Amino acid sequence: MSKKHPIISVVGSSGAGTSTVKHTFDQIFRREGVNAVSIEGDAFHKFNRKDMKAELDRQYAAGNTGFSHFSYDANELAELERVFREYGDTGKGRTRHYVHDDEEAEKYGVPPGHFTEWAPFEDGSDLLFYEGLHGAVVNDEVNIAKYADLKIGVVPVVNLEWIQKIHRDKAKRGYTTEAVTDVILRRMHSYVHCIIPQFTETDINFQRVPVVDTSNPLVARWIPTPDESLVVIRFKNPRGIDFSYLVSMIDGSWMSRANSIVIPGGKLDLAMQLILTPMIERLVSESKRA
Ligand SMILES: Nc1ncnc2c1ncn2[C@@H]1O[C@H](COP(=O)(O)OP(=O)(O)O)[C@@H](O)[C@H]1O
Ligand SMILES: O=C(COP(=O)(O)O)[C@H](O)[C@H](O)COP(=O)(O)O
Repeated sequence: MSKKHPIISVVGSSGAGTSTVKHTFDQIFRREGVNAVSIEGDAFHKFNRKDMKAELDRQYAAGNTGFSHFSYDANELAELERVFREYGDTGKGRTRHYVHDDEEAEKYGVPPGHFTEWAPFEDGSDLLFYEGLHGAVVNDEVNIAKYADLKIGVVPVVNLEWIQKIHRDKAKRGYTTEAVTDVILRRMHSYVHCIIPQFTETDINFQRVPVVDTSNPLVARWIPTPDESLVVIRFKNPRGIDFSYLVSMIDGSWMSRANSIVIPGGKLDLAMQLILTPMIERLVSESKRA
């Protein structure tokens, strides 16, 4: 936790929607005049695509079939923790980009499957924004969660997460359904052991739930739309959350538990703005006073 240089960490599996949620944060930052430095979790992968393949072969040959991009040891988590700590202390840090596809290759000038060089953050930012796989990890080696001031989980129910991943990876990254299915299967062990535990650390979880049949996610022809879904929003600590205000502002919403509200999927952007804007304002104003 850092009062002076706050950190927001948005955590979700591959295909969960963390990049999509970043657009909502960017809108809030722009509207509120907040100068945020953004980093992506993929920047902290340990291997480029070719070396990851070689490492996977090595790990499998050694009998470690649980190894994947989700695993702690496939990522530079000590470096991520160090960057969070350094930013919290000084407002400085560094990041790079992992290039997934041709569009990103064009943008960053590095071929798909490679990293750009590390580069320092611009000085004078108001906060650090992280989105990715490991922004709330707590294990024997690192405690990334403790450095983040606001932690958000983006966690669709798993069939929907798979549909979102399959469609995104086919449309943008050139993979086949079979290849993505294979990746989902290979990552299951580390999904359970490295990804899921983070959602008990997060302050707010946004869980999209489809209200259309997704019983065979591998053949779904399109991603259920916002209007074909509900979103469960769960607050770890509901104290101070004005639920009656939220329910009155978000048409069609209701409370399902003392710490949870359910909203129509189409209202996700509005709900995020209503919930997150005052939290971000508070982080920034407290940092300016610190
Ligand atoms: N709330 C949503 N409603 C509809 N589609 C969504 C939603 N969130 C994400 N998606 C879609 O799911 C896919 C994966 O989302 P993305 O943000 O790229 O995931 P991540 O960055 O977590 O891997 C994208 O095609 C995106 O458009
Ligand atoms: O799992 C993720 C998370 O990213 P995202 O949330 O963007 O999916 C990896 O970055 C890619 O899958 C890399 O694998 P490759 O480059 O070999 O496909």
